[in-house]
Amino acid sequence: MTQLKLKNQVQIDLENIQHSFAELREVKDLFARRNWFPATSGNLSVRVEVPDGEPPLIAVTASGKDKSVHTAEDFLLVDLEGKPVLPTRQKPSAETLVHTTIYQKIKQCQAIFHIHTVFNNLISELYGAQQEVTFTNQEIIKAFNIWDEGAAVELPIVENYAHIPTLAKEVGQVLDPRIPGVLIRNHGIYVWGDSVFAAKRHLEAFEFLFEYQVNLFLLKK
Ligand SMILES: CSC[C@@H](O)[C@@H](O)C(=O)COP(=O)(O)O
Ligand SMILES: [Zn+2]
Repeated sequence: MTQLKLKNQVQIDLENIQHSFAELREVKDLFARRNWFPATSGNLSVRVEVPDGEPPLIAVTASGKDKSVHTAEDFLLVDLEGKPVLPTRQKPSAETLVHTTIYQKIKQCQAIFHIHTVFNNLISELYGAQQEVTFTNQEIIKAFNIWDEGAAVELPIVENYAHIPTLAKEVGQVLDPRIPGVLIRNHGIYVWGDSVFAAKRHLEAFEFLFEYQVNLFLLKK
């Protein structure tokens, strides 16, 4: 089995890294087909399996790429401070600190996806001054593993900041382990899950709810 030595001397199985990059590539391709990465927006990350007791390792998309095309430099490895752990000329996502904040605060988090869509931006605009948007009476809420009759999902909304440490801090302050997402006003959504599959399911459920709510608003006008 081939091993790779990181800057901190920890040895990682190359296979684990390849597995994480393959997971990211699959999600990236799927979301690109859905037009979920307009104008280079969006970023993705997953936790890489590391030997017991070693520091966490994250595979993340490189910054500023056209996420609808493949290159050999689409992904890289960072530590929980968002620093590359191998010598590289790639730059991790500009929003890596948002990812690492979520991984630090939600221990079971295995994957984080961020996309900008017209519907997620419209929802944050529609709920103008509010710090959350609540969804109820929708079967799809079960996608969040909430099975109660009449369940409500309160999705936090934070303001957008160009200064990423501030944005990451704001996101970190509203994280709720029961609600796997945070909406950033007129920017996009961050979602996570305890697997790639769960994070994808959560994102699809949120985007369904956003589209429904915007259309309902228009119908009632
Ligand atoms: C169109 S730029 C959008 C970026 O500013 C940012 O919000 C984003 O989602 C992508 O940044 P990236 O550095 O490529 O991960
Ligand atoms: Zn963004």
